[in-house]
Amino acid sequence: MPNQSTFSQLQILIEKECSKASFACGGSITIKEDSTAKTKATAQSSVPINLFWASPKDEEIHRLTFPAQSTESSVSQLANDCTVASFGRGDQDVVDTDYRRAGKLDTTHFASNFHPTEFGILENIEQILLPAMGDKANDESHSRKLIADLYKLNVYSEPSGHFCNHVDTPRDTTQIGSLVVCLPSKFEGGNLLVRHGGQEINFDWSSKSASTVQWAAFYSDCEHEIKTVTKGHRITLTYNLHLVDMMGGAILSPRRIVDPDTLPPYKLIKSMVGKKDFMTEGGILGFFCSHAYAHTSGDAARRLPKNLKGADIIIYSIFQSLRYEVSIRPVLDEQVEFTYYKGRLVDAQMVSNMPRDMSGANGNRKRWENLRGRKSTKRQQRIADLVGTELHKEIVASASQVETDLEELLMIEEDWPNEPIEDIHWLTSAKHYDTALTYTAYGNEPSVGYKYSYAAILVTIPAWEKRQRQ
Ligand SMILES: O=C(O)CCC(=O)C(=O)O
Ligand SMILES: [Fe+2]
Repeated sequence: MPNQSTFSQLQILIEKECSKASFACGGSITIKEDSTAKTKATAQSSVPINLFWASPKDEEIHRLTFPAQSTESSVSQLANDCTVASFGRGDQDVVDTDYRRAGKLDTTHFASNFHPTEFGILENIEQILLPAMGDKANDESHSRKLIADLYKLNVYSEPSGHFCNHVDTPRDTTQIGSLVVCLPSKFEGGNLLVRHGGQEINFDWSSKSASTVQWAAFYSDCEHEIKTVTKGHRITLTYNLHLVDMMGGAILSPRRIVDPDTLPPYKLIKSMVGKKDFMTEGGILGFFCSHAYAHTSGDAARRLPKNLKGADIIIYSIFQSLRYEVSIRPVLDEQVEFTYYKGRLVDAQMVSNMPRDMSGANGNRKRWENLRGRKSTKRQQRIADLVGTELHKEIVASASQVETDLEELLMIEEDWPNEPIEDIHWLTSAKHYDTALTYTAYGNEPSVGYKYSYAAILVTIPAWEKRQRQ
């Protein structure tokens, strides 16, 4: 058995915190130095970025190309051309360099060829941040999209550029968050700390600052601060993120550019699987998806996992980045108790209407124990989840007779490709079911029956011995 306390820690995190915890995310884009390349940009790389600005002093135009050397004269020119950045205090705009020491340019005075939409950044932010927003963003009858509205260019310079803890002032009711894009130029310090509901994410961009575009997005109600820049210049573009109504459906993006280690539960999960007493012998962790995906429709296998949202994409991508086997599978809403006798299946009982919600989980566990506890020296009783081998369209079947549980199980075996898996450690409750199988039976009494499934993320955790070597 896995260690119960780490287990319940994860259970609490996933169930209560995970979707709430998706308050921020970030990623990076490398610069392709080869300017002869035909394609302008890919999801993970960009051509060098040009920034043009008009000096507010004399309106003279300058250009800077990133990655930039922090010693370049154009970098100091840019820093010098900035005016002192103010910030909102109450309903006033104030300058107080103890609180914020930074330079800024307004959008009237600069332009660049960097556009966050080119790298799928907005789609990724939508996938991670919008689902946790509840109905405001998830009303299916509206197709809501994020747009990024360029707001300022900021320069935080050595030895004392910083911004103390604050919450951004939304400029209107459609603004839901902020996006910060850090242009490549070497600096030290300048960590961006983002806090929400007692959790904190530390975006430490210094080590890759010389060569990589790094970005972070967070909800408007997050407190955040920028630690002192001790060396170089930290040059950023900030955008206001607005949620707007769109005509037409959302376009699915196959691109994944979020770094899973910027996601809030990453640390806990990583340290948990790093412990010997957590699932020492290995096993399977199960997470019922917390959002609805119509997982038994014809295009489900094409849409998932890339279309996962909120807590689901967080769990999927974290375990995938830790290189464990992760899959999305349909799981029947009933478990099966098998009885083996002399190595043969002699009886099977559907354990119907199992309360799959976590409030009933302990009840489930008890029931399992009771079933197992019915000691029998000759007969072996086992309980398993019926897990579909893959996502596919709902199946319509007919069978000669489906009157007993065993007949029902044989029918499922025949028509709904699955493998029974014992001892899945379920960590979330089942919420959204779809029809998996419709069958007509021509027995004494012709009848029509239905079987339902839930989409679940299954993660194979190798035994400790093996995990150590990975
Ligand atoms: O540069 C950053 O990381 C954040 C900037 C910021 O908080 C702001 O401009 O309000
Ligand atoms: Fe801010």
